[in-house]
Amino acid sequence: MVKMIDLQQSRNEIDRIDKQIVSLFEERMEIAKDVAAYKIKTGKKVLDKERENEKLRVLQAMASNDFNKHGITELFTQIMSMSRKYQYGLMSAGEQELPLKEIESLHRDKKMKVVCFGVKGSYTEQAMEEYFNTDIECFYAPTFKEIMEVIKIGEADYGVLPIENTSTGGIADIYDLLVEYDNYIIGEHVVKVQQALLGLPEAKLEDIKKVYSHPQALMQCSKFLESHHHMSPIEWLSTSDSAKKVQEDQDITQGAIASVRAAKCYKLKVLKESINHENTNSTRFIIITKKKEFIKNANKISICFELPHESGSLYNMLSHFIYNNLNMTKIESRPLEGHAFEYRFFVDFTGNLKEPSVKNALLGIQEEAIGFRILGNYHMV
Ligand SMILES: C=C(O[C@@H]1C=C(C(=O)O)C=C[C@H]1O)C(=O)O
Repeated sequence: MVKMIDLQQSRNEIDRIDKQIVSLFEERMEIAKDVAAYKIKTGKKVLDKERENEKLRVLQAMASNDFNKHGITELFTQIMSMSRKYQYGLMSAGEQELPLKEIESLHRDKKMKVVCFGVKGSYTEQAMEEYFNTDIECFYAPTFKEIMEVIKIGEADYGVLPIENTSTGGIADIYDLLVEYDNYIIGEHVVKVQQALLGLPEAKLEDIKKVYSHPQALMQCSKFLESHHHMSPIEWLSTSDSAKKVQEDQDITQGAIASVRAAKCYKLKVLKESINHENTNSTRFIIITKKKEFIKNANKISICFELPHESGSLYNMLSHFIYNNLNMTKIESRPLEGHAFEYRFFVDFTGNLKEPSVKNALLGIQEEAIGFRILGNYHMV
């Protein structure tokens, strides 16, 4: 018969062992402090992957069975990760220069020059007007890349671009351009997208045979179009450009799906308002600048990084947010050029570059990821 061991007795034993583990953990961390001091002095990196791999190999070999070998690997991976985080904490505690400069507010000393994506009457134009809400000098550029270029060469102080839609998700090209150009996000703004059917002033709903719009807008209004059989949808460059086309062609059978703002801009009649079936449809826009700056009290940070193609690397990177109690609000990935099935990650999280927890997390990610970049620190909408 198996001898029954008293539960309390086993728990007492576990308590005794755990006490030793805690004491050994603390002793180990004290030594990590010395290691950090050495690294600060010599400029050596915190992460030493070779040393960690060697340690895992040796420790694993000490364990007597497969279950324990696996457990020891997991346990020491975590212990060494803690030891690194402790070292980052010690390193970031000192006074060091912030990656972006803090400013009180947007530079309003002179008339701001702003470049806006698309043509007049667009949702981007609406985002620009609502965000700046002041006297600005603006002009338009037809592609995302041109906006980036204009900012890069300093022809405008700020640029406005769409980055994400609630129905269709992130705009991939923008993420790639944020990496290609050394521009920074200084603000964001959300516009509720309400589509309307527009026609020439003398047109009636029954006259419309062809409906021009951006493919996304046609999709957002597909139920309306399905219930109006006499209308054929035709894909066009953008919603505002469709309105422009209807105005230019002067053909009573042509309609455009665009905003009421575009109707005013191109002197068209609103034949029907709110024809998109998803009522919460909104687009998020970013305001970019060449200056490495962030506005005081900014509370959202965007970063990007690449990861080594190995098990647990994303988990390891995200552990810096968890450890520092930072709230991650978004993650996107984009394929890495020339590296099949490897990715660059874009992460948004709440925080300000001056906060110790943010400094700590960013130091860790910067050291442990490849191609780390801060894309901006700005006010969350
Ligand atoms: C403590 C060190 O820093 C890091 C943490 C390690 C650990 O806790 O054992 C090992 C290597 C480094 O990635 C060190 O370099 O020895």
